[in-house]
Amino acid sequence: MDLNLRNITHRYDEVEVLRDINLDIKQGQIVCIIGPSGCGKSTLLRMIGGLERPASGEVLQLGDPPADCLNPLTYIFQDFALLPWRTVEGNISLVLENHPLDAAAREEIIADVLARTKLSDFRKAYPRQLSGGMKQRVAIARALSVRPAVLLMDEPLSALDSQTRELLMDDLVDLWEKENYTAAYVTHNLAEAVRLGHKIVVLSRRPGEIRDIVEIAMPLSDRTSENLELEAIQKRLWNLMRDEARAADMELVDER
Ligand SMILES: Nc1ncnc2c1ncn2[C@@H]1O[C@H](COP(=O)(O)OP(=O)(O)OP(=O)(O)O)[C@@H](O)[C@H]1O
Repeated sequence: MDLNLRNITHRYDEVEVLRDINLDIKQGQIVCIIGPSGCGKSTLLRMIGGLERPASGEVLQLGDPPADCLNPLTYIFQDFALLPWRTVEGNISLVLENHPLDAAAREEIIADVLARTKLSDFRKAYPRQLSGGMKQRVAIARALSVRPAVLLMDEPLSALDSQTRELLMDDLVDLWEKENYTAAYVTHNLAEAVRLGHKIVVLSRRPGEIRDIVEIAMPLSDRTSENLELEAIQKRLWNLMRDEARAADMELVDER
């Protein structure tokens, strides 16, 4: 299933947040959305996920989600959003409870996503027993369990230290190599964007408008650290963003 965003514009009262966003998210692509603080990245993701309706414009779903899909548009949050009193498998089974699945089907899905995220040995663990990186892997497993058409990821690695972030990026690349999942991925981190994005959407400061869309043809598995081509793209992205990021930063200071 592809997504097609057409002329998305949004405001909260007097504040215009997004202006005339046109964007395709093609099946099998990771589309990263970057831009200065407060430019409307998370708002755009909420529009894509149908959690909020834009003041004008629309998000079209083109084609069908996977046949066995339980939730076409599925979120992964920065703070993992795990229930502390439930085990790893309990957190995953939670999102399956409202679907007409018998116990065997549920067990099959849980075992499958645990294996795909290398968590099979941790199914009885509680969140408090897990590192930040492992918690986010549980959140990824939970998202995969509903067989989404598109994963909506809002700064999924930003609560993690830099080493864990590297490991999780490797995991996301491995998973993409195996499954070609589709994702809209909001991040502040340009290194993450060039590592994971097939397409990088650069928003201006608020109201967020598309300043540029950078496509990277290099296969994800070739995107090793210290890659000169990626460093050049990262520099180009920063040059596009630098002045706006500074202006947005000053704006936040003014508002205090
Ligand atoms: N529900 C809301 N009601 C009113 N204003 C809102 C609401 N949600 C977001 N905003 C405002 O809309 C603007 C865009 O917010 P949003 O969180 O989408 O930006 P962002 O680019 O994701 O920010 P950051 O990079 O800091 O996470 C901000 O000025 C924010 O204060």
